[in-house]
Amino acid sequence: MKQVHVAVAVACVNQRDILIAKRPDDKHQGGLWEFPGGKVEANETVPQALKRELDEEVALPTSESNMAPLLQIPFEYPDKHVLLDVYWVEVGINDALLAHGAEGQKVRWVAAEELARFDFPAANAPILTAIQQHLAVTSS
Ligand SMILES: Nc1nc2c([nH]c(=O)n2[C@H]2C[C@H](O)[C@@H](COP(=O)(O)OP(=O)(O)OP(=O)(O)O)O2)c(=O)[nH]1
Ligand SMILES: [Mg+2]
Repeated sequence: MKQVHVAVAVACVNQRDILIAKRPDDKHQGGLWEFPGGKVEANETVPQALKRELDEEVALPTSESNMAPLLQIPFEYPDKHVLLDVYWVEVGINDALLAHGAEGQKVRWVAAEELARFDFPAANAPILTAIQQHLAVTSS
């Protein structure tokens, strides 16, 4: 099965709150919460894909200079193989206020330590750990 390259954003404001969105019921892994992002298109870098997806999906303005690679997760769902290319995205408070579900989906800013209360796709487990580690390192 072909592997789909997916750009995923851990968009963080105030060293604390992380943006999550609800996947539409009719999509792959539908009904679960996700970190915003989507497929990397041909001729696109991951930061370029993130900037585009964050604008299209959640109306969040971002700059590539505020993005840094966090981790990569290859994962094989029975029906789809993905490579999640996860980036940390620093967001300013004024930009954060603009975020909303531009495709009609629910979005929420959630304190990092509350993320475990939400249901994410199985591939996402290492992302939650990486977020806690990143915040522990950058706040010390
Ligand atoms: N964006 C995102 N995708 C995730 C996460 N976890 C996870 O397994 N995925 C999977 C689900 C999908 O199979 C794939 C992302 O595809 P997508 O449907 O968001 O792609 P897209 O935004 O380009 O949308 P479309 O072209 O399918 O309409 O990655 C996550 O946290 N965020
Ligand atoms: Mg998407």
